[in-house]
Amino acid sequence: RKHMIKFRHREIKFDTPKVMGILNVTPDSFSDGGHFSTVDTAMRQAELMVNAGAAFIDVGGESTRPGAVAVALQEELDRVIPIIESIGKQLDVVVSVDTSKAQVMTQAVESGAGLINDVRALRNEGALNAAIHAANHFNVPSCLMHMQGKPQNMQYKPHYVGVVEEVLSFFERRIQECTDAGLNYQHILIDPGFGFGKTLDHNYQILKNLQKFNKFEVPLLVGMSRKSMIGNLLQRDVNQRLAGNIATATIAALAGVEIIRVHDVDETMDAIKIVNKLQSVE
Ligand SMILES: Nc1nc2[nH]c(SCC(=O)O)nc2c(=O)[nH]1
Repeated sequence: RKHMIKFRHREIKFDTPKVMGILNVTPDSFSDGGHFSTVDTAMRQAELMVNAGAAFIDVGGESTRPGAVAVALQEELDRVIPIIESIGKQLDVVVSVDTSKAQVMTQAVESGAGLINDVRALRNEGALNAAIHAANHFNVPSCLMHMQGKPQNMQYKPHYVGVVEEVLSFFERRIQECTDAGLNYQHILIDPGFGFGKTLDHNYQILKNLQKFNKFEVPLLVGMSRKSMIGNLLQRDVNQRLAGNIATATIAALAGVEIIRVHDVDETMDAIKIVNKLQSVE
């Protein structure tokens, strides 16, 4: 397992799971959606998460929730670039850009992003080349996430013969394709993509078998916070899922996951401290 990986000029030691704070910059996440309030509000939220212990801040301008509509390139750039620049200038944290568009990756990295987080595993036109350029020129790694189908249809009828085996073999293939194209192994992270083309049981089968992803010897990133795998099971609204968020984050920490992507940074840090203590005693 990669215990040390460089994100641009920052070296992150994975001696303990790190927290990635989610910064939602889609317009419906702000009151007036105006530019000033967007960047200003986002910066305040980012600062809270960094102060609470987040080692990463994930900035995404395209909602990839089930049924989400596509966002135009310029719109996505307008949403994320000002915030990525602002965080890069003001906060000591690795800024991750959650995008599938090659041009957004390139501009985000030129604006200071230290990680490319692509829910489509660099399969869009030009994305793999953009990631290779970011890695070789700026030492910026990319996270490859598994998704079955597209946000518009992925939850219609997810079907696998064996979900864990199929996701594992997806990574076998995709990592090989990326390294063959020139992306170095030390610039790759992987993520099983909870909720992206999976039923409730598929998600828990993956959660139960997270250790199997260690075979790739690259850092593992997981995102379960506020998702339907928690909400549907507990019958809780999206803002009533804190207990479920913490339970799933704790399970991930116990499984040795390197990066846990969450909304509730402060509470997740407490859970990780408890797991760290547990793993430090005989
Ligand atoms: N790497 C990674 N990136 C993500 N971006 C989203 S957006 C949907 C939501 O947060 O509900 N989920 C994930 C995830 O699970 N992994």
